Amino acid sequence: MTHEIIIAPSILSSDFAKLGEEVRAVDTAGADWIHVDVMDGHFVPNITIGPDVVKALRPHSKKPFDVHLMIAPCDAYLGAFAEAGADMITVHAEAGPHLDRSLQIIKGLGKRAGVSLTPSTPETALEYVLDKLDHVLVMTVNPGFGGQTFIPAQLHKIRAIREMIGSRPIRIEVDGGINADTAPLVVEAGANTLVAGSAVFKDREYAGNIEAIRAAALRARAAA
Ligand SMILES: O=C(CO)[C@@H](O)[C@H](O)COP(=O)(O)O
Ligand SMILES: [Fe+2]
Repeated sequence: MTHEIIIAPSILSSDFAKLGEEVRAVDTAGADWIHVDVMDGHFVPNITIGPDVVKALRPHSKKPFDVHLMIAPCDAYLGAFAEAGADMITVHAEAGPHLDRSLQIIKGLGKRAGVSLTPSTPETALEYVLDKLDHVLVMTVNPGFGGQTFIPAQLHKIRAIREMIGSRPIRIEVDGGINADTAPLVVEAGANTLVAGSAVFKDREYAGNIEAIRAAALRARAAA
């Protein structure tokens, strides 16, 4: 179903000293998916977690694990993340060298496949792989860190992607600077899956924070 609004808290903004507890907390607080940011210090200027951590977190929630790979090259690691418990695996169009092959591998592993676009990459990068996509992840900040400011120019790209995918059951996910103020903007543009890190983990009110983003998104969708 592509109609519902999905909220995916990014555990990048959680307390890494108690990751299992944090995953359980956002699960209980109403997260639909758990967004896991994997960074290699090469494709992006930060290093986070690998498949062993995903595997260790897997027993802490039954919610889908949405694994966002900010690594290049990625193909050699797709099997390890699938085995560790990823449900969705997203690779970057810019990570190269063979996006179509990466998507074929993900689908071959029986996982839902997505492509992410950094802010400077046009939507045309998706044109010849649409048939292999379960979701597109539009970065609304430059990848690498949580807590950055939303880039409004990406709204145009979201609209273009909405137009491009037509009736295909491909979700449009947005990631970066999403909160109760920016959620309505991206939903109005056509997004239906919202990643939020700092806006969820900013204080201990995870349920209230998730609900605020969801309510703002649903209001925008109802008004659209
Ligand atoms: O992929 C990334 C960053 O590269 C994201 O998933 C961030 O973790 C989102 O954090 P906020 O911008 O919501 O604080
Ligand atoms: Fe992410």
